[in-house]
Amino acid sequence: MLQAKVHKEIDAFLENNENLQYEDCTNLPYTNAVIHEIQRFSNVAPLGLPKICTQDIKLQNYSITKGTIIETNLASVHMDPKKWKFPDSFNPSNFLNKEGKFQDNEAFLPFSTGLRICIGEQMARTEIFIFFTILMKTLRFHLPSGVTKSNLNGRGTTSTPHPYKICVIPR
Ligand code: HEM
Repeated sequence: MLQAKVHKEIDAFLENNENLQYEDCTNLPYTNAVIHEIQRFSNVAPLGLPKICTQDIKLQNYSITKGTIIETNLASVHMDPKKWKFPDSFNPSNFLNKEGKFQDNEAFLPFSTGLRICIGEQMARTEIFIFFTILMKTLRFHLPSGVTKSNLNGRGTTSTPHPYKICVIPR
């Protein structure tokens, strides 16, 4: 089971390393892959931020006129079957090679790319890694009895989750 694998990896690494740092993500390849897969699959900012074209331009075969509002469909890149082994399902193997080592992917763009890339990327990556790893170290998560799945579709510009209940148990 996915959570058991994360617990095992984190327990083994943190046994002798109490001070977790962002750089430790290289020592926790499975946990790192799960975090990346959460960001790929959940698409927190599916359309990035809108831009306005400041002059008439031709981009590949498209003519874009000044004043056009442009939205970057980041979620479509995250579901591109040409770029991912398992585009439509949650699977950390999207970020693991055959040896189980972490493998990045150029199509992983939750923070967008280019000149207006998210300015908080490094802070967000660090916080997500530290928070997630400590939460998994200390807690176990499961759906309430009788519930087999929850609504994973997000709502709004930042994919806010639908309300759901979850059991959180100290380990
Ligand atoms: C999971 C966390 C986060 C995600 C997925 C995320 C994602 C994004 C995305 C997709 C954009 C649009 C980039 C574009 O227009 O192409 C953006 C912009 C931005 N983000 Fe984030 N972000 C996150 C956390 C943060 C944090 C923690 C901060 C600040 C501490 C931050 C500050 C900003 C700012 C200021 C912009 C506008 C940048 C600009 O227009 O030049 N973000 N973010």
